[in-house]
Amino acid sequence: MESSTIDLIQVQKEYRNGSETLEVIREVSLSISPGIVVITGESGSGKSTLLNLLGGMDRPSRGRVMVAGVEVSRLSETELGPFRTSTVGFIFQFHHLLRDFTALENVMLPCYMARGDKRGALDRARELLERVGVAHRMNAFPGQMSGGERQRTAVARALVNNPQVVLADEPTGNLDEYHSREVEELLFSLARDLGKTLVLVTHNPKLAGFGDLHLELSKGVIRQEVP
Ligand SMILES: Nc1ncnc2c1ncn2[C@@H]1O[C@H](COP(=O)(O)OP(=O)(O)OP(=O)(O)O)[C@@H](O)[C@H]1O
Repeated sequence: MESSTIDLIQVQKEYRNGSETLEVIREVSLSISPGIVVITGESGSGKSTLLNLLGGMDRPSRGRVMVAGVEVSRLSETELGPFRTSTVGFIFQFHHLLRDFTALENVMLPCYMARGDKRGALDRARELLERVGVAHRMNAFPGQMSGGERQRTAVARALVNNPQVVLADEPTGNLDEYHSREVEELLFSLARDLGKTLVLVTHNPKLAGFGDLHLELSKGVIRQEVP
């Protein structure tokens, strides 16, 4: 059996607001094998919270979060930097591209910052922009690109440091249906071809059937299903 890439061990997450406590994730333990994981659940069910725990953007109230052999929940702020740059890649609903940099610069920068090799970073960025179908727009600034092109560029940026795990939080939430399908297909095929573990949060219930594992969040509980 393949070993897991993600392990949650008795993870709980609660938010305190004055005297009130909101329990977003109740004690959860699960092991996720390499592959595609689709997370669904109603608004406010904790999907982003779960993704933030995996990406080290938030810490559990209790329990341990392991991603690609790293205990994320124990990393110091200094250790979290390299983890977020190299072990995981992020794609958000809004592209978060730097508006004063071209598509090529946006994709090459995280690689250049991690490795210091400008030529290598440019080559890698060009190759990925080609792969996501935006090579013809590589010298455009985000403001000059369509929503779909910007999200494709964000996909290339998430992959530039060759992370083992890609975390995508409603990456098509800002696109029309046609471009949503295009970006979803791209993400799924890239994850499969490059052997990445993709954790995708979506409001599109149809996607649940296309992954290797479906996690449905409801009232702090995570239901697992193999499609
Ligand atoms: N920093 C915070 N402080 C207090 N409560 C928070 C915080 N972050 C999230 N919450 C609450 O935790 C719950 C889960 O939020 P989360 O964003 O994870 O849900 P979601 O399933 O991603 O929702 P959506 O689909 O609307 O994006 C919500 O009730 C939210 O208001």
